[in-house]
Amino acid sequence: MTGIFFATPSEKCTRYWVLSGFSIGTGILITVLNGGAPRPALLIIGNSILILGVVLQWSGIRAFYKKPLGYAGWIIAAIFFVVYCALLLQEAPARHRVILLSAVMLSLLILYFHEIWTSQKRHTFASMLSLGAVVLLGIDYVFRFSIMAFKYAVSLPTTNSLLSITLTYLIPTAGTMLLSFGLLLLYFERIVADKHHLATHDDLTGLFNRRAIVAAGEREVSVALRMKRPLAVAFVDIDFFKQINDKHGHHTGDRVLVEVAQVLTRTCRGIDLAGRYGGEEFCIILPGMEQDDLPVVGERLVSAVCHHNFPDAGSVTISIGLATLAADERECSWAGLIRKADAELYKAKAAGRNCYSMAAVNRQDLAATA
Ligand SMILES: Nc1nc2c(ncn2[C@@H]2O[C@H](COP(=O)(O)OP(=O)(O)OP(=O)(O)O)[C@@H](O)[C@H]2O)c(=O)[nH]1
Repeated sequence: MTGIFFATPSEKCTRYWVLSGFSIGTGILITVLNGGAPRPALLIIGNSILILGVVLQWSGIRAFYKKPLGYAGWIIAAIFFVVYCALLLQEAPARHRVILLSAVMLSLLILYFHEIWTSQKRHTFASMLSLGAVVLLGIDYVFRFSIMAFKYAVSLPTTNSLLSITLTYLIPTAGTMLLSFGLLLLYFERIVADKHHLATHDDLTGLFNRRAIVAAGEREVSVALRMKRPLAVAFVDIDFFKQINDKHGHHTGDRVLVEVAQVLTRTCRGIDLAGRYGGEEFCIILPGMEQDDLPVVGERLVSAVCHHNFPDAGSVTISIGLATLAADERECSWAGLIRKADAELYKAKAAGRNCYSMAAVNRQDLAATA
């Protein structure tokens, strides 16, 4: 897993995971090489590096979900280190050390579980696989903890009983492999989601890009026709945007675009779809919007931008062209609808800007442009 994550080291989580793999491997190596008559110093170092590796993996999971570094894992690791040293200094039996290790691992696995469970908006196969693996490992450590606490030596790593081999080697190996596989799938899921977002969203404003808003518009028109539902579209253009660029520079122009996009999104309803159509043009699809409600929407959008305070550019206004598809329309196309809205936008510009203009959709016009 470490090797694959290392292949894409640009994200913070991959660095944690690489370090985690390295630490867990080193910790296990030191512990194994320390062998039958272990030296306390090497035991402390080996087990502490192992726990450090598990904490780093947890930090990797946090970084994966873009959360700041949490301290819980490091506190658990520090407690482990201190208690483990104390146990060795007291020459406590191996049983106590295994109990401590199991308790610490269980606490860390609970942190893993909490992170994966609360960070996923929607659970996918990958997240369920990771959670399943964490639960499997958790159950294993509960068993080890309980058996060691009540029945001496049954599940020591050195014991050859079937139970010991299962609890100490088989379940942890299977659980770790499943967890690695689950995290890897989660990672790929996110790469695909990021790529999809890049392909469908405008870099600057974060709204849908032209291709995506056209695709969404075509789909919404088909749904509206099939379900006999009304639909409206708002074609928005920032007034005298060239002057804003010329007077304040392109950087300020870009900021104005971002802020206008935010104001439009805030002013629309949750089901409306907003996209950047071109340079300083935006398009908003308004599903279910009746012709009679359009003036309210037009007025609200114009006034929201007009009253917004743009720190660097002063006052900014927009003009809007609105067009509707009535609920009883039979034939219509997105191209026809947007053409109508565009024509209305020119009327709004001609009427002095900072206003909206609207038209009912004429069925013949639309059929002709389909
Ligand atoms: N800063 C910035 N400017 C852009 C971007 N895309 C297009 N523009 C500029 O937007 C300006 C559009 O100007 P015009 O089409 O003349 O329109 P306008 O000045 O808004 O005039 P009206 O639409 O008639 O009110 C041009 O100067 C483009 O260079 C962008 O992504 N960032």
